[in-house]
Amino acid sequence: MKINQLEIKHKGDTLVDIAFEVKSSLALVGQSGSGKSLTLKSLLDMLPESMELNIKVDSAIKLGRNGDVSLVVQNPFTALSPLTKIKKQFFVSRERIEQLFEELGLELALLDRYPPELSGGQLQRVVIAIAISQKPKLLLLDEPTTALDPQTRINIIELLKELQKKEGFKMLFVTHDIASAESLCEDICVIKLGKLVECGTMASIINDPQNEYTKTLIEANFANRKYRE
Ligand SMILES: Nc1ncnc2c1ncn2[C@@H]1O[C@H](COP(=O)(O)OP(=O)(O)OP(=O)(O)O)[C@@H](O)[C@H]1O
Repeated sequence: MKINQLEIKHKGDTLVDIAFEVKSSLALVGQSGSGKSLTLKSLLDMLPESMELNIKVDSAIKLGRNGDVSLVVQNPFTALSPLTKIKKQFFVSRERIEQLFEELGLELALLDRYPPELSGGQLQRVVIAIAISQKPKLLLLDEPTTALDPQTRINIIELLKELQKKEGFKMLFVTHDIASAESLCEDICVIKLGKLVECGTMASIINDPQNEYTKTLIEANFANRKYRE
């Protein structure tokens, strides 16, 4: 899926002006306020009415709310309706739910529970199951592991890679965390203040960043990881 132009304006200011291609999995990495969430919202047709979108897409994937795109949000604790049993939050056949629960390593008994009765890792797997239940061609991931503990974060990333092989969707993963991006995605674009500073394969950018901002992001992320260890 190729986005030849994606420009978001608000009251005369250009908040985002980028172009990118999602071949198999692309990480869009940048600090807070760089335009990652707005980019995802624009692909789902969920921008605030006050914003203007100019988008040129070269793709068979249909974007928008009723398209072939699905979103996994940052916080699984608030993503689901707390007073509705898990099984009632799906809109696909029982057979498809059972297939997904098997693929995601979830026990079927969880279907009869309410969201507050699940752990963070279980909840995020349910949120992913719901997001891919209708077989999207593109899965948008908005920092899906930020609210989770480090081990659960690693498990979810590994699971997403397995699911991509089985279900065949493309992934666009937005994050400020280069380490997570590196584990999940083949390609990366670095975004700063709504503009791309560099794009390439993950290995080429991590091993040989050309831009000073990318170098700072990499150093900050990996120094932070060493510190945590
Ligand atoms: N509803 C809005 N009205 C006006 N400006 C907005 C609105 N939403 C976002 N912005 C601005 O657009 C820019 C990009 O915001 P965005 O939420 O996409 O950043 P982000 O990279 O996702 O940050 P974070 O990692 O903190 O979620 C910021 O300058 C932000 O202040």
